Amino acid sequence: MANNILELDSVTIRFGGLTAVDSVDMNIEEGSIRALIGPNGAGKSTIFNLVTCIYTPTSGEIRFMGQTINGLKPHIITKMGIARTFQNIRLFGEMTVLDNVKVGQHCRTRTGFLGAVLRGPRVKKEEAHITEAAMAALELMELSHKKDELAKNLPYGEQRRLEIARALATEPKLLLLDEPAAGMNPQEKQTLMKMIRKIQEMGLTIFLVEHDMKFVMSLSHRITVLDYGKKIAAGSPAEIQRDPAVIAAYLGKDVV
Ligand SMILES: Nc1ncnc2c1ncn2[C@@H]1O[C@H](COP(=O)(O)OP(=O)(O)OP(=O)(O)O)[C@@H](O)[C@H]1O
Repeated sequence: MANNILELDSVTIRFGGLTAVDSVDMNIEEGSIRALIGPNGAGKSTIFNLVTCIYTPTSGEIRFMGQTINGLKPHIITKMGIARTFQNIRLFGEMTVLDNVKVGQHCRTRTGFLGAVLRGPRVKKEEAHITEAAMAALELMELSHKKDELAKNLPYGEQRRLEIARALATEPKLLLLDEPAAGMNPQEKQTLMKMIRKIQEMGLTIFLVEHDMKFVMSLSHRITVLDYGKKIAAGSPAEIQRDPAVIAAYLGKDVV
């Protein structure tokens, strides 16, 4: 039987009177690409915030590699192997591409502040590993030749890839991508799709929220659909495209 890397059991979160996520069950198979789709306000980002422990569920359970993660701190989640990118670009424009990736790796350093000041052999070893992991992540996203450029000088598509590189450098097992293709032109989307496939083939599990249906349908193994916080469908891209509940939720807009 396939291993589930992430399991949501009847997960609910309420904000005052609003149930943003309502009794959602979801199992994500290790090594797969899963998309989460649904109309605006359906609860997609809230699920990402629940999985990365920015929010704690009102009820229900979230398990990562069999371990309950409800209520843990976000930096612990990163250490356990979950990384994410955000809807809007969060780069340090005045820093180099390489440094932008390295700042994401603080969670991995074991020597504390004093260690960093004293710069003992352990710190030097850790620094070498950080640079190595950052360069490997840049390589994967085909940005290593730009490591010394300022992040703000990269074209938009490359800035988005840089954010993925930063997440990858934390050496995750599960990578959450929040609207990775937003604002990209068709060529940039093609390149991104190729890279996401490459990352998945290396063994990572990908969980993505995306509005571009063509992108979702050609990339995902399975798709979960939310509407008003509730899961209304789950299945392969072909199943989702012909699901009446999904078509109704999108009010006749093409789900293709
Ligand atoms: N911290 C919060 N406090 C109050 N309401 C919230 C909070 N976070 C999310 N919500 C509400 O929960 C609902 C789901 O929002 P969410 O951002 O998860 O939707 P989404 O599916 O990601 O939408 P979009 O596609 O527009 O990004 C919305 O009604 C939103 O206003």
